[in-house]
Parts: sequence; structure tokens; C-alpha cells
Amino acid sequence: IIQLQHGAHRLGRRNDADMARWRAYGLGQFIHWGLYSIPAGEWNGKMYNGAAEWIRTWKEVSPQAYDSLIYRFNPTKFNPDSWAAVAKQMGVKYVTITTKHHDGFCLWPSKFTDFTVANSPYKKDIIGPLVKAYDKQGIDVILYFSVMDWHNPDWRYDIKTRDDSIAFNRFKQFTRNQLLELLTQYPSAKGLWFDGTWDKSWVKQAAFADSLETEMRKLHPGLIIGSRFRADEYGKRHFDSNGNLMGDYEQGWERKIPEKITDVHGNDWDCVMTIPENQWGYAKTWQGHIKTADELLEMLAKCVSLDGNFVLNFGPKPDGTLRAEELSLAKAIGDWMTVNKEAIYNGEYAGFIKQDWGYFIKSTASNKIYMLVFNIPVSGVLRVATPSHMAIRKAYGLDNAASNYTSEEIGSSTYFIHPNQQITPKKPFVIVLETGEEAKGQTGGYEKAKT
Ligand SMILES: COc1ccc([C@@H]2N[C@@H](C)[C@@H](O)[C@H]2O)cc1
Repeated sequence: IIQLQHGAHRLGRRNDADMARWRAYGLGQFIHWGLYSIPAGEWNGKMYNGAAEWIRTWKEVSPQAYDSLIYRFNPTKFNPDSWAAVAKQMGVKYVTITTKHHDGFCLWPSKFTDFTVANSPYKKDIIGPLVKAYDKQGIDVILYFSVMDWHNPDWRYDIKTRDDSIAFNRFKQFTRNQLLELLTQYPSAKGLWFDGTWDKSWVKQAAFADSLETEMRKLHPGLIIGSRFRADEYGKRHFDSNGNLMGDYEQGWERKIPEKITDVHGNDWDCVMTIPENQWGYAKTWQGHIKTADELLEMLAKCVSLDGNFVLNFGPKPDGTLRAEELSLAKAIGDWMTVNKEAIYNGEYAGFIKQDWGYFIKSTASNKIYMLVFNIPVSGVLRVATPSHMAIRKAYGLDNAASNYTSEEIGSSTYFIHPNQQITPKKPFVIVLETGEEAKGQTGGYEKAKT
């Protein structure tokens, strides 16, 4: 064990009500919106092949020219209620919204910089109305904040000289001021989603970041902060020098999903996912594969089955409207969630052996076990291996209880689930298992071979 002042301050999961609420979300929405949405991956008629929200770093783009985009930020069709309604129909329980991305442009009228909406043609606060609109729909809000700030002249990638450290000390105060400002202006936010914290300059601020995290938690009891905010005094990030998770949930699953339960080390976590391969801000043309609703539903099921939340990204257009591809995916996901949401909300790892046909999710609300079926075997029969001494009492379809199933015990704690009629579904579907304790002593006489 290494003595740490600024490592993890808690072992294991948070067990308070605020975190239990976060753990139960299942499905979330990410929103990336800002000046980068205007060029949308194109500059002087050339397409930037990186992520659209990173276009300021492209050698073809002068930072000053990029920063002048502030004078073009005027989302005349922005209607937060319409975004929140789309999210509601989609079935998301929380939304993570960019307050300030790496480019430093603030979607709220921060007092600590001029590089905000207040000095754009739009003039008005964006964050406040968004928080209000989502709160009205009963969707919780998490505020995304990038520590790295390309616009702020005091930002440094590393601290090499005395001048660097004088500038970066100003930058640290600026960061603290903005974070306290966000928590004060938008007190209904449930948490902060930090990004832009990997550079040496910030990694060297273990003590400062640790005390700032403590100060924010004091200002906002119950605040949820992930593992990407700070490093320990040896520069370790996400997991401290003793291998313990820092923050309240693991934030390492960006555009990737854990394979098995041991990959998540008993921690809470979220997976943040783009619809194209790698675009967070609005990009005029999406290159490569665009994920289908069925792919996204399978990602959602997989995340919840492994104790995580699945957060799907939307990149609104510069005029404030959502693009057609995102609206149609939100609709398709929402239609599926309308029927199957009880298998997703309050979902947790069920402890069943993973099967090829899909995912098991246990409900903390009903204690029911849900089978989320994506791949029907040629046999048409679905194998289930329950944790030992757990028997299956009943199996029925969530879409309609009439579509019932017969469970046949084929071995110790092993069953075949037989559909009572030919299943030819067009969409992933859910079977509910009601289970119970196996009768004492009734071992079913399955003798293990001696080998
Ligand atoms: C390759 O390094 C990065 C760094 C930051 C990101 C940002 N994190 C995502 C949540 C988006 O905000 C993306 O711009 C992506 C890739």
C-alpha cells in the first residue's frame, strides 16, 4: 500500500441516494454543441478528417479565425423544450451537456471570460434554458466541463518555466471560479463530467484538484464527479497508485464497452458513445459506419448488463436544430424503450453466465431477471444457466405476457427456454424470468463425472 494524500478517498461504490439514482439511469444523452458546430468539420471548402469539435487544432485553421466564430454563433432555431422532448421520447434519464469544450467557448455568460454566448449575436444563456427544459421533463442534468482551454492564454500543456507556473496558477483560479460559478448558477445539476485533464500541466496539480473536488462536493452535497477529473500525487489517473478508482464512477469507457464483468472492477461507470465512428460536435458529412438503432440498443443492453450507463451523443446543428439521422435514431430507440424500459431502468449485473443470444439484466426494483435477446439460435431455444440453487418459475415476453415460454430443466441450474410459438421478431425483445430458490435437497440428480 502506498501512502497517498490525493488518491481515492473512498473504497468501493458510493452508497448514498444520489448515486443510487445515477446508477439506476441506464440510458443517457450527451450533447456536444458550440462554435465547432458552425464549421462542422469543413474549413475553406476542405473537409477536416478529425473529430469536428477539434477543428481548431487543424493546421489549416488559424486559432484567431476559429475564435472569430463567436461572431457567428446565433442559433435562431434553438428551442430547448424540443430537445428535451426528443430526449423524453427516447427514454433517457439524464443528459450531459457541454458547458465549455476544449475551445474555451462558454455556453453560459461566465463572468470570468469574454469568450461566452453573452458576446455572441445570440447574447442569451444557453445552459440555463437547457437545464430548465430537461428538469421539466424529469431528466437529470450533468454538466460537461473541459479543463483544457485552448482560448485562455494562461493554459499550458506542461509547466516548464517560472512564467509557465505563474500563468498556470492564474489558469487554476480561473478554472475554480468557473466551476463554482456553474454550481452556483445551475444548482439542479446532479454532477460534472470532466474532460481535457490528461496533459502534464493538470496532472501535476494533484493537491489543487483534490481540494477543488472537495470544495465542489461541499458546495453541492451529493455532487457526482467521475474518475477523469484529477490525478494522484504520482500522476496516476482514473485509478490511483494503489489501483483504487478516484471519483464516483469510472470514466474510461469512451467509444468502447467492457466485455465482461471483471473489466469493471465492481465500480460504477458510464460509456459515452458517438453515432458515427468519432464525431461529437455536428459534422456536415459523417464518414464511415453510422450505427443502427439495433446496434445502439445492443450497446445499451450490454452496458446495463455490466452495471454501467450508456450515454449516446447528439451534435446539434449551428441553427439549434437536431439532424435527421439523430432524430430518427432517437425515435427508434424511444419506441423500443416504450415497450422494454423496465428491463433497462434500475438494471444491474444479474450474475448469470453470459449466453450467445444476448444479455441478462437484474432489476433492483422488481428483482425480476430480464433476458434481452438479440441473436436467436438456429434451434430457436434459449439456454439459461442460473446462479446455483436458483430455479426458474416462470418465463414470459415483456412485449406481451401472452407470448409465453416454457422452461425446461436440462441440467443442474441449467434450463432451455422454449418459445411456445415460432418467434420471428423484427426487433430485439425481452423475456422476463421469475425465479425462486430450488427446493432443498432436490438436486435433480445431476452427477458430475469423475475425471
Ligand atoms: C484523442 O483524444 C481525445 C480527447 C478528447 C476527446 C473528447 N472527449 C469526448 C467526450 C469529446 O468531447 C471529445 O472531443 C476525444 C478524444
